[in-house]
Amino acid sequence: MPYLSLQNLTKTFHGTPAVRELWLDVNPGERISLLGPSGCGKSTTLQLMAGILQPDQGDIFLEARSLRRVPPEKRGMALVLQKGMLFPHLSVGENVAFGLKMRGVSRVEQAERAIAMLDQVQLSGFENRSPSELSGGQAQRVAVARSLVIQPKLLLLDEPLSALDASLRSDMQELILRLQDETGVTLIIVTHDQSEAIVMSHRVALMFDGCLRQVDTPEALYQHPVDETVARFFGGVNFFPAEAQQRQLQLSGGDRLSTEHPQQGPVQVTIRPEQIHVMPDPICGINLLPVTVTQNRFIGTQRHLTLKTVANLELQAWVPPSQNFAVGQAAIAHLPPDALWTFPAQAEGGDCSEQGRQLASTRSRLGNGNSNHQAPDQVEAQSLS
Ligand SMILES: Nc1ncnc2c1ncn2[C@@H]1O[C@H](COP(=O)(O)OP(=O)(O)OP(=O)(O)O)[C@@H](O)[C@H]1O
Repeated sequence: MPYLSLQNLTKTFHGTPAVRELWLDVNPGERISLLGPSGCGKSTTLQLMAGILQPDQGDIFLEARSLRRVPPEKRGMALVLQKGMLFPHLSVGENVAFGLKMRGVSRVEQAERAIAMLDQVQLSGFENRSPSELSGGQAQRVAVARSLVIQPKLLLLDEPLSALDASLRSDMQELILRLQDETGVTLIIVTHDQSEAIVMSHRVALMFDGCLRQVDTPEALYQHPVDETVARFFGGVNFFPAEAQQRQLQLSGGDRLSTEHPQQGPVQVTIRPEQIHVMPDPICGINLLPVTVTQNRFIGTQRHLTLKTVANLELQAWVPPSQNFAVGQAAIAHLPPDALWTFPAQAEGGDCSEQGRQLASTRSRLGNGNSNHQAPDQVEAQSLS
């Protein structure tokens, strides 16, 4: 059995399902993001894991043990929210040591471990400060230190960085990754930010309307989305219909393209804008479309070109800034066959239960995860914040 297994979880509020028939297996030491638009059920899923909410249906297993009757403080999990919510009446050091105190750890050991943990989050010397004397980023680092000091079996982060500015956010991402690497803790992070999910995760669990739509590595989600919704959420901008006959794609305007991803029947085709090559002069080869440049936007690291084919198909191509084209200029667009990804036109959506078991078996491509991690057997509890 996997380290953590969510099996057929369903949670309904006032008759409206927030999480529907959700299956997910997680390996020890794995980092998984729950990603999706606002209201899709990410936080509800995390709260079901933490035991703050009870599922209407389904169960959660941690190390093969059902959590159905295990209260939050006995689950061995730590939860960090968007705002760390430190105890205002305790010093920084006392906040970090709080979970240890609850476990009856001696005062000397509490102080030693809290100071060592503060050092790990680069806050040495802050132990006597009050939480009111911390910046937002420092407060989040204390919240992370407070959750890790108890050596949880599972660290649950609910949008922990969304209140921070961009550069602080990136520093905190690096810090969390380093701490996760050092401790081997299994990490579930809720985010609605695609780039954060990519940076932070071994696998991303993408949710829409309470259902898991695709669980995969960031690379696979980026290159091989299961449907148009996933592709669009992952920044896809080029979509067009075609009739597929294995590796041949017949476009509605008459153009034909080759793909390395065979399909049959009506399909949606997508290609990432950075994978389209644009050349000023005609060349010989396959998958070449004559186009006109209708827009050229310089954005510093790239040029965003809008192209129109003879059959009026509009494509976005991101090219190096040195490749300058005049608006109205004729050019050739090359769409490499391996970059043309297709999905059946009718595959959009689908129902949760149909996809659930299939997704649950999409195990991590990491094998058994971080085998160095020894889940601490004394850790009983903590749902902090
Ligand atoms: N305690 C509650 N009572 C009633 N409805 C709730 C409750 N908690 C969540 N919901 C509803 O359940 C759905 C899922 O909410 P949830 O907070 O899990 O979404 P989310 O994906 O985390 O969203 P966000 O990114 O905006 O935080 C939403 O429609 C929300 O309004």
